[in-house]
Amino acid sequence: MWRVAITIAGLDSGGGAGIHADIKTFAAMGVHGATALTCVTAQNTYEVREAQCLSPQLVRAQIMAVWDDMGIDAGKTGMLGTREIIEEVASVVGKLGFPLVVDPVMVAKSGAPLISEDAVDVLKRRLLPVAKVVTPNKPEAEKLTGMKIASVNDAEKAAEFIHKEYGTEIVVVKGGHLEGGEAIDVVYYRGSFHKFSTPRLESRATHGTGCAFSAAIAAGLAKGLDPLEAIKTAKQFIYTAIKYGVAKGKGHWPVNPTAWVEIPAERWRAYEELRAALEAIRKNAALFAKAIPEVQSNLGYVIDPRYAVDVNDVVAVPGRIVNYMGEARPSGPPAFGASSHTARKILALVGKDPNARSAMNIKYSPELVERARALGYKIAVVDRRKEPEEAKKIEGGSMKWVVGEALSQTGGTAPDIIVDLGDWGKEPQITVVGRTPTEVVEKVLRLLS
Ligand SMILES: Nc1ncnc2c1ncn2[C@@H]1O[C@H](COP(=O)(O)OP(=O)(O)O)[C@@H](O)[C@H]1O
Ligand SMILES: Cc1ncc(COP(=O)(O)OP(=O)(O)O)c(N)n1
Repeated sequence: MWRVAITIAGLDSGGGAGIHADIKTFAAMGVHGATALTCVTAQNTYEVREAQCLSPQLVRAQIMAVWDDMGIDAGKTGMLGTREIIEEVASVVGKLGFPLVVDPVMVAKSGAPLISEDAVDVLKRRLLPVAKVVTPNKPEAEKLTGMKIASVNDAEKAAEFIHKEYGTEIVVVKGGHLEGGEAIDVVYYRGSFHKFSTPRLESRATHGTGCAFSAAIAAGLAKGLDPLEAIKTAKQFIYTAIKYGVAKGKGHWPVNPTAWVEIPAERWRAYEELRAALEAIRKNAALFAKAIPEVQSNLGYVIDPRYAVDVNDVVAVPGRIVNYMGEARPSGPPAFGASSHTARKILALVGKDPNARSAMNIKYSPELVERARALGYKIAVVDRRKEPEEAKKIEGGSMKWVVGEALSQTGGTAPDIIVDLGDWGKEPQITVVGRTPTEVVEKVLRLLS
């Protein structure tokens, strides 16, 4: 069943925070996202240049238009701008009664105020009593309580105070602005404290964290999750959104809420593409068998380089592709992290050329190199005997050296084949490179035909 979540928040023209972050989060969490826009900001990752708020009546009209048509399963507030808008939102939510998550946005990461001074009191006295959850960060919790927060213990005291003073059922004091190796969020719920923690990421992508986090909780509530379950999932969600943030802008980069669904989708796509390419090898098994070297072949494919971190993000064939009685055969179905050698080669390639996402090693022969030349393939030839000792000593260093050498011959973009002439105890080989495994297999087929 489709659930509807509404964000009552401001617009960040840079798309990092506000309603953009919220709607991306709702979509990634599988709920239908509706919007009641409060204010428009001319904003980027390092400053807010201008801001103008809509009339409270127009904010109410947006909420009512959604309510009268689809209903609202849960909502969240972000930038509310003025005391009049806060009063209107408190009044309408109080009447409709859907569960509301209040992110008490006061100041943007870039330092600009997002709420007028006189509005904070209205937020405390009018909005917090009708909210189910409130998610202050450290400075916001300090402003709401008048306490100084420097530890998890202080955060617990602040959370309990906010519940008792303003009546919000669940208080989440976020730990993004606290110190320590873990980002710990403290929750006060039904007289008990709960802690939700992830490793603290050294990341520039923290613009929109509060928005996406509160939207993720609202999405969970809209789906009918228990509140603690919704907060737990939101915590994992925001960790992924920060880890795979949008590397854009001169200031605090935007978080990436769609990483939550894009990464699993990317992995599935890569798996399916490799499976299809292995099918093409099976169909031409006798031909491919001629190209299997002593060390056997592997064919790998890395997920979208924006999301690739290590060999576990490269799908390949466990046990490699072998020559079994004159037929090329994958030893098993594709798996992530199944190859070390091929995966490291692909990671080195994609680090230099984002299009070079797939590679397969085949047997070296001067005839195959000649054939590649005749086909007009871009060729790089690497003499492993020239590899410096330092490169050999570093983990993954050899592969980076080979790829660096190869791409220096082809103007920085990947060649179609890298001819590795081998070294003492190292079999010479050809690596066929392409954008996809299907393209690599087609290139190998042309070479062998
Ligand atoms: N560097 C980080 N690493 C991991 N989690 C973080 C980091 N920064 C913030 N978080 C998490 O992101 C969420 C938003 O927190 P916070 O940044 O404090 O809010 P705000 O954006 O309102 O300032 C919280 O769950 C917090 O623990
Ligand atoms: C329009 C708008 N709304 C909210 C914010 C604050 O977003 P937040 O998630 O707290 O992230 P930072 O901006 O603090 O990094 C905003 N900047 N703009």
